[in-house]
Amino acid sequence: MKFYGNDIANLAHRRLRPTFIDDPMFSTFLEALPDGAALLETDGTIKLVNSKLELLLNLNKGDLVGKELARHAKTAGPIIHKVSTALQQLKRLEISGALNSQRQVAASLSILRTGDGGAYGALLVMREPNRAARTADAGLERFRFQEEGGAPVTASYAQTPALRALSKQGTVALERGSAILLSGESGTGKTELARRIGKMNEPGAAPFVHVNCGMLGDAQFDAEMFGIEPGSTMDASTRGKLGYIEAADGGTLFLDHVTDLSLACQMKLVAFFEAQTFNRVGSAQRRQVQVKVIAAANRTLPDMLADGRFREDLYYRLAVVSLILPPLRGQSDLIRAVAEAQLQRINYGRRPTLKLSEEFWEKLLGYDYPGNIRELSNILEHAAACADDLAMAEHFVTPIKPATASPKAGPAILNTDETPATPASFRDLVQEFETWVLEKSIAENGSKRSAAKALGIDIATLVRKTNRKR
Ligand SMILES: Nc1ncnc2c1ncn2[C@@H]1O[C@H](COP(=O)(O)OP(=O)(O)OP(=O)(O)O)[C@@H](O)[C@H]1O
Repeated sequence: MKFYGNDIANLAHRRLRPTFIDDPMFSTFLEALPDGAALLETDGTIKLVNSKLELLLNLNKGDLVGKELARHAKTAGPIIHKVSTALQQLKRLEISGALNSQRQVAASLSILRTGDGGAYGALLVMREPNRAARTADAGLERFRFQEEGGAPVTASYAQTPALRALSKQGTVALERGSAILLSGESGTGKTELARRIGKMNEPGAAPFVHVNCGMLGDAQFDAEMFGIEPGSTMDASTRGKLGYIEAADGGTLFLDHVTDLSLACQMKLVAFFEAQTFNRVGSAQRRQVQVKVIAAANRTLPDMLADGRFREDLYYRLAVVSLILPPLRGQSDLIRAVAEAQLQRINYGRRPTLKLSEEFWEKLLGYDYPGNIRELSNILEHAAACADDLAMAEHFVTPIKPATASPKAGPAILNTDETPATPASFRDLVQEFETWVLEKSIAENGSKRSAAKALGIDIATLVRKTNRKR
């Protein structure tokens, strides 16, 4: 009887099925949804699918449209099996669980019914409930934005009235949709502040995608930033690739070290900011996203603007609100606050707990911190490793900077790290180079005679040249 009942119901649904479901414009509506979505026939066939669902399932349109949803239960994960069972029974479903790609998703299946209650289809909506919060859970997380999200905001974050004011100004500006440019020396806390302003790790927070622009060469920029269309000729994996911009949709894109981008990449960002639309690599379709932007720049930015290495139009797009993080040197309230916060972190689980002596504090407050907060942290870590329960003056050790000059690999005159005291003549340069080649050859061959032979010169010439005054 059930079989009969369904048949009759299906006939009735076909008659009453609204026409918009077959209108090609309906796919534009699906594409505009903030989540992954698919329109399904009552028999389980996928009629339409949007690109966000393609990415979530790691399947492309060609694999999905016209096929039965149940067919993908094995590749996409058991959650899809549950959705298709509910569809068979024309039941509404709210479910959460993991896809085979390890993404945690929440899905809902709504049965579409006409006025008289007949079902004519179903809408499947799927989303990752809290991408940003998940980045803190290293055990679960294998989504490719784990690294870009980076570490969770530090629990030992020091606040001073000045830092609080910066944080408040940034939060308000971001909520209003203004782009924020954070600038300051390396280690002053730009990344940490961006994470706080972007509310990374707050429950239910929107995505916060951290892009290290220093790692983006011209060759990878498009694929990393805009993503790759699944199944396109540019897609080596056939599963496509989610770009940073799309991953940040509805949340914040943090462009760290933005000054490291080449002029060509800067131009592409300007084009994106103009319309907030982009094309995935291998796709002609323009996609729209809504992202808020925070960028971080180092102190070379003014020089780069002056000599044309940073585009002015990009600067004005990014620096709608400009916040400057101060260097640590000379700021005793900030040094104290950071040291206390870091000490609390160090002492967590440490026995005996570490205290700082008067002399140690004196040294901390008097130092000039070229590496800013990062260096202060390093100094305290060192003290914690060497001292027992009280850090004394001798435990205050600043990090040893690696030597900048490389060991001599060629004649001194060619070693660009060393600037000759007086400019050398061309003759001097040649002589120095000859001497270097001869000495190297003698060392390698064991004797002047063998060296002369190896170099194909007369022994008398070699002796004369090595004996000449330098
Ligand atoms: N207010 C703070 N309190 C405690 N620790 C902080 C604070 N701000 C930053 N830090 C710590 O200092 C270190 C450097 O901070 P951060 O990476 O944010 O600096 P940055 O300015 O982005 O550096 P860079 O320009 O080199 O990328 C990090 O370990 C961070 O956790």
